[in-house]
Amino acid sequence: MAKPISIEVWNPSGKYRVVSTKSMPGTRWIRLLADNDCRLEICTETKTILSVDDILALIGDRCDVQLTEEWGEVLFSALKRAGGTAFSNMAVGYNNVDVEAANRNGIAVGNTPGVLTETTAELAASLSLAAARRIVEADQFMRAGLYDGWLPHLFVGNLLKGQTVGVIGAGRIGSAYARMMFLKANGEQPVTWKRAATMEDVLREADVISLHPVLDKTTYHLINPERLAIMKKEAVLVNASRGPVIDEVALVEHLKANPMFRVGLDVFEDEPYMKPGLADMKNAVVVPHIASASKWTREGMATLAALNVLGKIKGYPVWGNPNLVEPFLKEDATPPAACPSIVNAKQLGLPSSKL
Ligand SMILES: O=C(O)C(=O)CO
Repeated sequence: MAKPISIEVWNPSGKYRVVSTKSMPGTRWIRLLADNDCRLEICTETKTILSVDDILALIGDRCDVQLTEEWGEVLFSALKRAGGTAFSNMAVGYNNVDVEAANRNGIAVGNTPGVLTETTAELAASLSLAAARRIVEADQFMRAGLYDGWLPHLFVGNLLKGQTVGVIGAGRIGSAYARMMFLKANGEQPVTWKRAATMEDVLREADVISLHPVLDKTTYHLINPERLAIMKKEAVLVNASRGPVIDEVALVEHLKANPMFRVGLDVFEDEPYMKPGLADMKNAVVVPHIASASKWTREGMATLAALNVLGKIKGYPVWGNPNLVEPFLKEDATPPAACPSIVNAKQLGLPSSKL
């Protein structure tokens, strides 16, 4: 028997039991659930990652929906036994979810696209600039009291103007990143772009490369020793997608062998850990998976996750275009009567909204 987990309860007499395995930003998502007859239980445990047993304890024996964490057959079948019908990730990526297992158990799986595109692209652009211009190294140098005057060689980095930017995975976020990096001043030559024939062409030609693919079997270790070897020795590689897209052990070796090669990483192969040696590399800028961390985006993600599960409880159809989620995010308006984004809607035969 799993041990009890500490929770905070909103609207205790609500008819539907909704469990959130994390506290999420903002209060609108709480209001929306509480005002719609949901009893909301938010896990208040201080540990960041809950175990399967912790989540089983949270589900209990009667639960209508669930909102976050790593999910497979054990949890989806437990949710089903408790009468649950929906789960929502508070993320656009759902590589942590076994959707086949959800399908087998008839559980709708929500995600939160549309609200984090620009925010994530901005972080990828920030990492590109920070890595190219050695911002973190220079900051550490200042704080260590080592600056004793301007020097011609001090923290010389890469000039990005006029260089080639490569985007691998030009979906929503990759395209937004490209737009940001291609900004140019009035009156300058137009920026040109092309679709490369192969990924190897991008890796060979680009000075800055940003990775934006989804993680699946085909993109696991997409950046491996062979591909690192064909990149320019002074290239900047950025990853704000998923850690296992890069073979991180190989990356550490490559960083050691090529001090002018730089990386900006928001995600790691064994998150929350870094592979041995990475933390010591001065040519790596590392941040803790914060690409979507702007207030507007994180509150919007919480709202979309809550509305995914609320919509399923209410029997609403699934929103027609999960990229156009603004109507759900208007602070003082009633959101549309739809689930913003259910990734397995088709497999479960859920109706689509005509709105
Ligand atoms: O939404 C996602 O997929 C995330 O990684 C959260 O930033």
